[in-house]
Amino acid sequence: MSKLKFTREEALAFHLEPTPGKWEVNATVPMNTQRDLSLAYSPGVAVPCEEIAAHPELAYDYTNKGNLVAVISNGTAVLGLGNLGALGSKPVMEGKSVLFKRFADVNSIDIELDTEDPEEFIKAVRLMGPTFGGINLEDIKAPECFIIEQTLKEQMDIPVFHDDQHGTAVICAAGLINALHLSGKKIEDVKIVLNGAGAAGIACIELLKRMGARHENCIVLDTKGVLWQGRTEGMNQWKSAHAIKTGLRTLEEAMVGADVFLGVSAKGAVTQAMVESMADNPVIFAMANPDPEITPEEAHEVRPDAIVATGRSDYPNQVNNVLGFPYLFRGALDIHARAINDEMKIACAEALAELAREDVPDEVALAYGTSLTFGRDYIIPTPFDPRLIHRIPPAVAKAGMATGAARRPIVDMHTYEETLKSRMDPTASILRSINARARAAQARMIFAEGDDPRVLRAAVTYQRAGFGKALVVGREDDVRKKLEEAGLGDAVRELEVVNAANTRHLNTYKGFLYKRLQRKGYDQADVHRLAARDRHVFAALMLAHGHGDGLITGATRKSAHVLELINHVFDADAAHGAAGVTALLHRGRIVLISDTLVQEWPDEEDLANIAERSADVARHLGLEPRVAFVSFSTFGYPVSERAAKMHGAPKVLDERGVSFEYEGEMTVDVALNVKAQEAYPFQRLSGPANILVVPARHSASISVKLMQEMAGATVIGPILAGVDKSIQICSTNMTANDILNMAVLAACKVG
Ligand SMILES: NC(=O)C1=CN([C@@H]2O[C@H](COP(=O)(O)OP(=O)(O)OC[C@H]3O[C@@H](n4cnc5c(N)ncnc54)[C@H](OP(=O)(O)O)[C@@H]3O)[C@@H](O)[C@H]2O)C=CC1
Ligand SMILES: CC(=O)C(=O)O
Ligand SMILES: [Mg+2]
Repeated sequence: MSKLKFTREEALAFHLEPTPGKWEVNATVPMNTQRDLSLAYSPGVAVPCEEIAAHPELAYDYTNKGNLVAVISNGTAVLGLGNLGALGSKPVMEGKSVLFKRFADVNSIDIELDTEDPEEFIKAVRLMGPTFGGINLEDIKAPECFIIEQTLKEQMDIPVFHDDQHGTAVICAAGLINALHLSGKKIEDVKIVLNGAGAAGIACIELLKRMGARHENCIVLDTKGVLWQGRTEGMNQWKSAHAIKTGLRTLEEAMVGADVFLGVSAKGAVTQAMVESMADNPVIFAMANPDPEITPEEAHEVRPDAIVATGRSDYPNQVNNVLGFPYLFRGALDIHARAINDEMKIACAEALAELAREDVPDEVALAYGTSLTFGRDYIIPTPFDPRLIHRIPPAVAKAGMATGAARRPIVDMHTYEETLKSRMDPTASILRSINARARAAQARMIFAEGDDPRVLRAAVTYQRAGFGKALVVGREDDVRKKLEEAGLGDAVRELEVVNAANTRHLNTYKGFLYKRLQRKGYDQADVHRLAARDRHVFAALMLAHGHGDGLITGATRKSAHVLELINHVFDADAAHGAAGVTALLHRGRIVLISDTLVQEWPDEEDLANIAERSADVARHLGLEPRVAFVSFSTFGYPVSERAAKMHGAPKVLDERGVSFEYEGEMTVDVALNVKAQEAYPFQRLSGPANILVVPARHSASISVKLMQEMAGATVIGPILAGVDKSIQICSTNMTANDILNMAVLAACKVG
């Protein structure tokens, strides 16, 4: 797996833009009218206040408590960076909040408490209990974290969970179950070396011992070396519990013959010589963040038989608590749990281990750009695995219900699992999968408009992000000047600049073009002008001759005009079944609208073609197509001449016998809203439509732009579909990032 590289500047820019930090608050109720105001606030708000005061459990119904978790830290052990203080820990805590939301739809806010005094900390957290459904303690150093967590658990009636202890222990256990499975060893027999006797370390070793690891087989170390019985320096009661009778004193000595190394200490704590001295098929979990105790490359260099995991996302086997805390809390919140107990943690570990041993869905493999099958490089599910959300929380919830932690048990587990699936935003996985496929394709992308700075920036990013080679059509001196102006002077050497003057193929291109145009009123001189002077035509000729794998153009001229030029070389027109499809992404929903590019006023046959092309695009995006032919009438009413073709188009598809769902004509609300569909029990869509075929290009343009401007929808496209080469036509208002997205679509041949 390739290492994802970024600069310090990029990391800072990510946190600065579009607004400082990583999350914001959105209202879930309308707040527009006087009535809204009087319900949400005084006097209406008094009613739920009184109800809750009388029956506290109603807070789960009338407030956001039941889906709200606080991520609380004092910044005393920020990742492996040490004590950065409360404020210095805020980016990590904001990050954890975002992970809660992204992976398990748990609302979460970060709270940084400016104290290192456990008593003060405990008091502050206890007092804020009513607000939250759970407390996730984070990056608090040992041994204070043990006292803090234990006391809060005793004092609070909601789950209190120190992520660095138990989140880490759960994932480490899940990974170890599978790693030992692969190395053919039993937990009862293995010799384990644990480096780091802090929050994460003590919790990991306790959980492993509960799972069968033998006390005398576990050697625990801290900055002073081995915890041996009789040692006094730097000890505390939690460390003492794991001290053993041994003559070993250093990590170097402890590692000789060890089967398992677990690192929750600090960067670079392990040397290659130590790894070399381990037993056969050693398991090495170097979990320190952001930099591991030893890198997988270093470990594998001396021990190719090692199974290596780190806490990072840019290596295989990410043993990181991000796989645990979102799902543990999701399951706990959904049963209104009083606590997250050991049984719930073990259920989580076992469910994770089991998931990794199962067949991996293609979409997960695609998103990672590598095939994933249970083995040395895949012992634990990847964080973006969409199965986690509906597999792990039910396991946690069941364990909670079985052990009396649930205030409100789940009655129908099957329905619960289905609700969990619908919680997640499908658009994120679609975008990820497109990116991964583009990376795997390594397409040589022709950027026709090398005189436009946005196009140049997109081309540079395309290449630097590892999607493939960028070929830029333009004049070399002009490209250099514009790149320098954009602060990308060093990219001049990276891009390949192509033009009519520096290509060997101009005569071939002209011959090809003359053949296509000679009977359409073009003479040799016209053809020369087009091939040598028009960058859209030149770029299209490159593509037609296989001198590139995809083409991006249209950022500088109106798309209809660009399409006309490209059609000198290709047959991207209605007669040949081409269509433009635009994807709208909004609030977790994705809807395709077509035709947004090619045909002005399609007839019934054209509309059927457009539906077929759109269904192809939908499948490429990983969607099961459901087409609605939309109009201002629904199934014949009101009667209108203009709606007749929308009424007729489904019949054309009936005759063609296509293999996707379609229906029409209907208004957009019937198409998109299952409740509205109930008024038409005969209609054949099995759910809301995800493709809207509209009557004409103007209605397409109006719908897309309205969604973009009013609702802030993300727009991808128009994607040119139905042409045998990969061409994408941008619009003139696109940003460099939009253009890059189009190139990525072209690279994975979505059209
Ligand atoms: N992958 C994951 O999911 C997670 C990884 N971690 C990582 O684990 C590490 C520890 O975190 P946490 O337990 O919260 O921190 P703590 O501060 O609670 O504990 C750190 C422990 O590591 C020991 N230690 C530090 N440096 C060394 C070293 N060079 N050699 C041996 N022992 C060392 C400390 O020793 P002493 O007691 O002598 O000071 C202490 O026992 C961090 O790097 C963190 O990023 C943590 C949680 C989750
Ligand atoms: C992952 C995590 O929580 C840590 O490194 O602290
Ligand atoms: Mg942490």
